[in-house]
Amino acid sequence: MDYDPGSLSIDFPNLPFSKALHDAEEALVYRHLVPTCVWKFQRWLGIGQEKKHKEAWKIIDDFIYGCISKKRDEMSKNSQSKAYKVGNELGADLITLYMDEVKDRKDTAGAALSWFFYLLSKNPRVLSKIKEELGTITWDCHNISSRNFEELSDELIYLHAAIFEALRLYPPVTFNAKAPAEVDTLPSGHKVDPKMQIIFDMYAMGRMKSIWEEDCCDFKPERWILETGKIRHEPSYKFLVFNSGPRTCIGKNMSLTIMKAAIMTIIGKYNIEPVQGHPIVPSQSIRGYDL
Ligand code: HEM
Repeated sequence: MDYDPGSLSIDFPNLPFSKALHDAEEALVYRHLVPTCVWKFQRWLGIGQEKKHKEAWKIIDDFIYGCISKKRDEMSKNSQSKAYKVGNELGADLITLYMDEVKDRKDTAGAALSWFFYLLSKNPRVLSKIKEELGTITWDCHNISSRNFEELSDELIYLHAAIFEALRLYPPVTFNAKAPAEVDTLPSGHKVDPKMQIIFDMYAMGRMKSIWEEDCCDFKPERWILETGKIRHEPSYKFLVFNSGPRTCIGKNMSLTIMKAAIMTIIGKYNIEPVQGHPIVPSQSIRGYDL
């Protein structure tokens, strides 16, 4: 948003916008859990989760409108509005991209990174293997533009495998729903029709022995590496984290590049430890994390 709310300050300030995002997501998940008439009735009465949703929505709108006005002012002051085009230093923020009508970017890579570092803190063996791999390539963690991260992908097999493994256990999009275009029969024999919503749960699928073998709950990047040392390609309908078919995530490669750049930079400079005693549990949210 080209705006720093200071959420990483040492005293973890209470940010209304951040809380509102969380509340709105919780209310949206709730709509999937109860019959439609229940949440619609709650909305009509202005009670329960729907009340929370309405209040949160207002806070989010006010915040975003503030950011848009600020950005519009900056843009109009800048006589060369072309300077705000995507990729330009001045316009390299999400709000400009949205205002440029490039939509559908999400906070997914951030959620994935949070869980990735959490898993590393619990699995020092994996952390040291990543560090070992990083030691085999030439790059400068104080100057991330020193290497082309896309090119680096072929050299960083273990890091790539560790990211996929974290995404398997903690998918940023935890569940999804689709409706058939017409009456059909699934391979399982279930009859489906366009009025139905078929919900598939990537979080659960990542932890199913029938899909990922007995050790499915272990964080084991090795499962993604073939004996030849290359990455094992799993079918997208098995690893649904980026969806499958024509609506597959178009940001998949970009997000992997972003994550690699962030991980390499952070690991190169810092030791990450979880705060002792801090409860870390997934929450019912669209982003699927609550650290
Ligand atoms: C770890 C990071 C990410 C994950 C797990 C992820 C996951 C997904 C999933 C599951 C969908 C399908 C949604 C649906 O159809 O129901 C999707 C769609 C999409 N993603 Fe991502 N995404 C990630 C990062 C990104 C990034 C960084 C971008 C933008 C640069 C992006 C852009 C999009 C777009 C535009 C679509 C819509 C594609 C379409 O419907 O044709 N994603 N993503």
